Amino acid sequence: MDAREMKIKAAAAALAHVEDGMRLGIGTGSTAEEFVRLLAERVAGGLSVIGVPTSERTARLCVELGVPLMSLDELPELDLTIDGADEVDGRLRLIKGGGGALLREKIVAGASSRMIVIADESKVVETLGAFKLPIEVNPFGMVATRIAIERTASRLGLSGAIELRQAGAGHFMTDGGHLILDASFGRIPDAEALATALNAIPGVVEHGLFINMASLAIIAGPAGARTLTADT
Ligand SMILES: O=C[C@H](O)[C@H](O)[C@H](O)COP(=O)(O)O
Repeated sequence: MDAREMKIKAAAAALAHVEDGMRLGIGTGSTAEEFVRLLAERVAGGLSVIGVPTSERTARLCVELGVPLMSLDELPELDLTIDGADEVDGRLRLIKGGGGALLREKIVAGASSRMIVIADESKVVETLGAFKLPIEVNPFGMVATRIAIERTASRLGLSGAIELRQAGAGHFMTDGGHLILDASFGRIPDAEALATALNAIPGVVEHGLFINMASLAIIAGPAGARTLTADT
């Protein structure tokens, strides 16, 4: 089974949690897009749901495939969000933002009663941090914000390169008009402490540590899909 087939398997298993009439947060990335494709087939077959997309990219795909959408302001309370992740640990703490959508993803997940993560086995880690941590920052004073992040991380015993994400010939720009700093801290032993410390830095808009947000992860591997809950 190749990587795409595993993503489809995880997405298909998540679809079983979608019920008629649900208000759905719809994630971003290649795994979430497999979910959108399967969801669109069910919508074409009569399933009634309304989606709130976590990025312009996801919104475009939903429109193209006929999944009905509303904005989060029109539909501020959601039943379920289904989204991918860059890393998942055994306590369902996540690193997200590889595609730059972390801010909207976190807002949408925060507005949802439940969040289900869909991923292939390669995303499961013992300790978060092999994947560079995306940190979304305001363009104003980006260098000062980066220095503050370095100092904060150093107080927590973390160090490593913090690079401004590039796209084509320029800087990557998020849907909200912000920049992304990708931090190579390596193993993050205390994700909660880092999350709290990053949130306190002026200029940091949001970071890719998602803690206490997911209630279930559906992990697909060559042998099929398994589920992880926060206490498994
Ligand atoms: O910003 C992007 C998101 O957090 C994605 O959900 C994450 O990067 C996983 O994407 P993929 O399913 O493509 O690996």
